[in-house]
Amino acid sequence: MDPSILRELSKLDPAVPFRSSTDHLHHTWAKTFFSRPELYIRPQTIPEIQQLVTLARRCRRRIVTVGSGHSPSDLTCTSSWLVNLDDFNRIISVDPSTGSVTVEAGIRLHDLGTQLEKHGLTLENLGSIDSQSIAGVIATGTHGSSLRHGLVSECIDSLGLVLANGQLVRCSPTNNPDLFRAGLVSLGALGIVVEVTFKATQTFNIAWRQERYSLPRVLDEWSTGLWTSHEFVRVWWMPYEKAAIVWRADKTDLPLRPPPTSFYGDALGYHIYHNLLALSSYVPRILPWVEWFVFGMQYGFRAGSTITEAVEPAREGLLMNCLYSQFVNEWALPLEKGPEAIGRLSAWLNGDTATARIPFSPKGLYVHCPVEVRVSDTSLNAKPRPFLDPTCPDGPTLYLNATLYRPYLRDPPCKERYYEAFEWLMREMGAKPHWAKNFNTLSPQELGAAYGSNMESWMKVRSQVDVDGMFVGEWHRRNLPLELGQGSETPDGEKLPLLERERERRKADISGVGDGVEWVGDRRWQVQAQAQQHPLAALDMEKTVYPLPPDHSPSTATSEESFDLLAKGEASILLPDGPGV
Ligand SMILES: Cc1cc2nc3c(=O)[nH]c(=O)nc-3n(C[C@H](O)[C@H](O)[C@H](O)COP(=O)(O)OP(=O)(O)OC[C@H]3O[C@@H](n4cnc5c(N)ncnc54)[C@H](O)[C@@H]3O)c2cc1C
Ligand SMILES: O=C1O[C@H](CO)C(O)=C1O
Repeated sequence: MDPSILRELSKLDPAVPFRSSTDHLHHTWAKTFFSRPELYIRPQTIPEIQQLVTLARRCRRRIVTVGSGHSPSDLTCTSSWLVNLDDFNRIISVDPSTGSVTVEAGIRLHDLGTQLEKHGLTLENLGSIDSQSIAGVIATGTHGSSLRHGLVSECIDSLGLVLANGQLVRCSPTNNPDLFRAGLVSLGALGIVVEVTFKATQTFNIAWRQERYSLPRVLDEWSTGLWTSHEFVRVWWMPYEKAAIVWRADKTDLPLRPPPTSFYGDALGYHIYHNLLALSSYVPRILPWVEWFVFGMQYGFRAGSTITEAVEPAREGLLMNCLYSQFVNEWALPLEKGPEAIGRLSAWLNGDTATARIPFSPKGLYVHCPVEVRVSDTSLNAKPRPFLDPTCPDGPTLYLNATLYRPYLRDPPCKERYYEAFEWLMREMGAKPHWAKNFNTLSPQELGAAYGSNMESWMKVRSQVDVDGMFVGEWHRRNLPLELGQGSETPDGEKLPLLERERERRKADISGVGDGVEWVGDRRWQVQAQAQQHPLAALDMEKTVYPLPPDHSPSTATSEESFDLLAKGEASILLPDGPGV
C-alpha cells in the first residue's frame, strides 16, 4: 500500500479496522469491463465506512461503491478505491405488522428475499434477476415489468448515506427531501448509501403463463389489454420471426407448480444456443434462422402452439434466465409510442428503410433477439420522484431493451451499427436511457436538457454533498453536465479535483476474458502529490469547506442539521478532520 495512505491511516482510530486489499480485479457481471482499483475495501460497520471516507479525503482519492457489479457499463470501474458492502448486509429491523424493513445497504436482493420470507414478507416487484445489492438497484433506477408498479425503488421510505465529509445523513420524503430525491437514483455520485428503509409486502405466489403471439397481434392488443390484463406482463420480441413471447402473471392462491424444463434451460440447449451465437459472429446471416430454431424449440414454432404455465413464489417466478454475457441498451419512452417505435425498428431490421425512417443502413446487419419490451407506471406513486427518474411522470412507461449476447465473451459484429440506429430512433422518440446500461450517443448537454430542472436539482444536491468530486469519475463526466469549471481553484484548474478521469481503455490482458476491456483511470493523486511541491498546490486537501452547524463539533453534529444548513447555503466552516484526530 502507498506509504502516504499508511501514514494517514496511522492518524486515525486504531480500533476501527480498515479492511482493504491491493490485488483486486474488478469486473462487470458481463465481463465487459475490468479495472484494477488501488484498494478494494470491504467495511463491516458504519464507523469503518466513515473512516475510509475520511482517509480517502485526506489521501485525495476517488471512491467508487460497487454492489454486485451488474451494471453493464463502465459505471463501477476505477483505478482508485473500490468500496464494496457485501459484508455490510444485515437486516437491521423488520416490523411484520407494517412491513417496514431497514437493512444495511450491501444486502443482495436474493438474501433479502430469503430472510424476509421468514417474516412472511417480500418485495412487491422485481426485475429479471435478484443478484443485485439493494443500493445498486436503487442507484440506477432498476425496474420490473408491470403497469401496477413503478421502479423497484418505489417502496423506499428513507436512505442513510455517508457523505464525503464522513457524516452519516438520513433522508426521506420529509427529512432532507432533496437529498432523498437525489439519492433515489444517485449513480453512486452522492456518497455511500449505508442504510435503506422500505416497505415490504406480504409474501405472495404468482401464476404465470407464456405464449407465442404474432407481432401484429401484440400491436393490435397494445392499448386494449396487452399490458393491463394481468399485474405483471413482459414481452420478448423476435424481430425476424415478427413474433413475440408474451409472459403474464397474477397473484394467486393456487398450489405451487414448478415450470416445465425448457430447451435452453437444459445444458444441451444452452450450449447449442451458445455455439450458434458464436457461429453467427462469423456468419451473421444465420441469425434469423437461429432465432427461428432456438425460440421455436424454447417456446413453440407457431403462435399459440405451446403455452407454458407455472405457479411459483413471486421472488422466484418474477425472475428469468438471462443466459450469457451480454450488452444491453435500454430506453424508457411513453407507452403509447410503442407501436410506432417497434414498427419502425422492425421495418429497419427487416430492410424496409422507407417505413423505418432511420438514417443508417441495415444492409448486411443481423442482430440477436430478443428485444425486451417491458412497462412500468411511476405516475401512480404519490411519493417524491427521483430527480433522475427516466420514466414518464404523467402516465405509463415503455422500456425497449436491445439485447446483444457476447458468445464466449466475444463482442458481436453488429453492435456499433445496431446500437447507433437504435439509439437514434430512441432519441427521436423522446426516450431516455436506462442509467445502468450501454448507451453511447447522448452528450451530457442533451441528457441535461432531457431532464431539465430535475437534472439541475440533482446537480445542485450533488455539488453540495460532494464538493471535490470524491464520488464521480469519467462515466459521470461523459454523461452528466457536471460543473467542471475552468477556474484556478486547484492546481489543475478543475472544480472537481478528485473526479477520476479515464486514462485509457485497452484490451484486457487477462486470459479467458474475450473482448473484455480494461478501464484505466488517471491516478491523479500521484500527479497531485507531485503538484504539492508547486506553490499553486497551497489549495490542497484542507481547502474543502464542508458545512457543519456552528455549535457542533463534527462528532456531535446531526447529519440532518448539517445538510439543511448546507442546503440553505448557511454553513461554511472548515471541517476538522474526522474521528480519531
Ligand atoms: C443479468 C442482468 C439482468 C438485469 N435485469 C434488470 C432488470 O430486469 N431491470 C433493470 O432495470 N435492470 C436490470 N439490470 C441492471 C441492474 O439491475 C442494475 O445495473 C443495478 O444497478 C445493479 O445493481 P448492483 O448491485 O450490481 O450495482 P452495481 O452495478 O455494482 O452499481 C450500480 C450503481 O450503484 C452504485 N452503488 C452501488 N452500491 C452503492 C452504495 N452502497 N452506495 C452508493 N452507491 C452505490 C454504484 O456506484 C453504481 O453507480 C440487470 C443487469 C444484469 C446484468
Ligand atoms: O439488463 C438486463 O439483462 C436482462 C436481459 O437478459 C434484463 O432483463 C435486463 O434488464
